[in-house]
Amino acid sequence: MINFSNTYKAISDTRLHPWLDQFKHAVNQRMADYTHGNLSDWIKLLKELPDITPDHIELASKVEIGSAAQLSEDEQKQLKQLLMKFHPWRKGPFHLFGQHIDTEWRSDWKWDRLKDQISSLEDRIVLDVGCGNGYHCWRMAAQNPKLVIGIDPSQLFLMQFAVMQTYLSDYPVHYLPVGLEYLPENLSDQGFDTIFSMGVLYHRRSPIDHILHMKNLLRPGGELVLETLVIDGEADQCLIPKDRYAQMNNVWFIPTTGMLKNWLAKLDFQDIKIANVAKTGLNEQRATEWMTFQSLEDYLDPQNKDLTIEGYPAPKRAVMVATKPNKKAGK
Ligand SMILES: Nc1ncnc2c1ncn2[C@@H]1O[C@H](C[S@+](CC[C@H]([NH3+])C(=O)[O-])CC(=O)[O-])[C@@H](O)[C@H]1O
Repeated sequence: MINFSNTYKAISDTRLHPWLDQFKHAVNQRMADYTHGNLSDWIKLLKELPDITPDHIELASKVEIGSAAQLSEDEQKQLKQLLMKFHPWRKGPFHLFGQHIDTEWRSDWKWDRLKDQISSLEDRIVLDVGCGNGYHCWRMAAQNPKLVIGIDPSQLFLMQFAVMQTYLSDYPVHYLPVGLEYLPENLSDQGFDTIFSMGVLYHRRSPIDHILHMKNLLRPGGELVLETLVIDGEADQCLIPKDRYAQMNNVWFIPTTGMLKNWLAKLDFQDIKIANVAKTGLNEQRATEWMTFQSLEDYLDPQNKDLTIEGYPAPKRAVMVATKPNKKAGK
C-alpha cells in the first residue's frame, strides 16, 4: 500500500546495505501487526496536495517550503482544509506555501537547545528514534547528512511526514513506521554515526535495554543524543509514577540527570555530557488551532504550575550526549 522503495534504495546505497532485508522485514511485520483504519484515506488525501515546485526551501532556521504567493486565496483555503485532515499536528512548526502549521509543540526550541552541542551531521548516517512526524529529521537535513532515517510507530505521523516529503524528496531523509523494537538487534561495526532518541525513553518499560539497543545500532565511536524527562535530585533517584504522569498513562522511569549518566556509564558510553536541562514552558507545549486537544496547561496543577495534576514535579527535560567507545566493550 505504501511504497518504501526509495527508502530501501537509499539504505542499500550505504554501509547499512547488509541489513536491508531486516529493515524491509521490520516494516512488513509492523504493517501486518497494525494498520490504522484511516491509512488508505490519508494516502488518497496526499494526492490532493498542490502539484507545484516550491520557490524556496529553508531547513536551517525553520521548516519552510514555498511561499504564499505561489497559491491563490482559494488554493490557500483548500490547502488548509486538506492539512487539517491530518489533525492533530503535534510537532513543528511548519510553513507550507504560506500556511503556518502552528503545532502543539515548538519543536524548534528543542532543536535550538541541542544543535550546537552535538557533532556535525555532515556526511553522517543518522537514526531518529521516535521521530514523530519527522520535524527534527528535516532540520537535520540542513547539515548535509548522508542519510537520515526517522522511525516511529505512528502511521498518522508517517502521513504528516509524507506531506512534507512530497516537496522535499531530494533530501536524503526517510521514514520507517516502526518502533525501535522492530529494528535489528545489532548492526555490528557498520551501524549509524548518530542516533537521536528524544521524548521516548520515559515511555519505555526497560529504559536501559532501550539505550543498549541503540548502542548496538551505533558504530564504534558513534554518538547518542538522548533527550528525556528528568527530575531534580541525587544520582540514585528516579521517579516511577504510581499511575499517570501529566495525564500520560505510559510513563515508566523519570530519572535525575545523575542517574541518566550512571545508566550511560554502566553501558560503557564515554564523554557523557549533560548538554541541556530545561523546564517545559506553557508556551512550548500548548493547544492550537492545529492541535485542539488538551495540552500541558491541562496537565498541571491549576494552583501550582510547578506540579503536575498528579502532584509530581512538572515536566523538565534533559539532553544527554554520549559516545560509544571504539573498543568493543562486550556488553
Ligand atoms: N517503541 C517506540 N519506538 C520508537 N518510537 C516510539 C516508540 N514508542 C513510542 N514512540 C514514539 O515516540 C514519540 C514520542 S514524542 C517525541 C517526538 C520527537 N522525537 C520530539 O522529540 O519532538 C514524545 C514527546 O512529545 O516528547 C511518539 O511520536 C511515539 O509515537
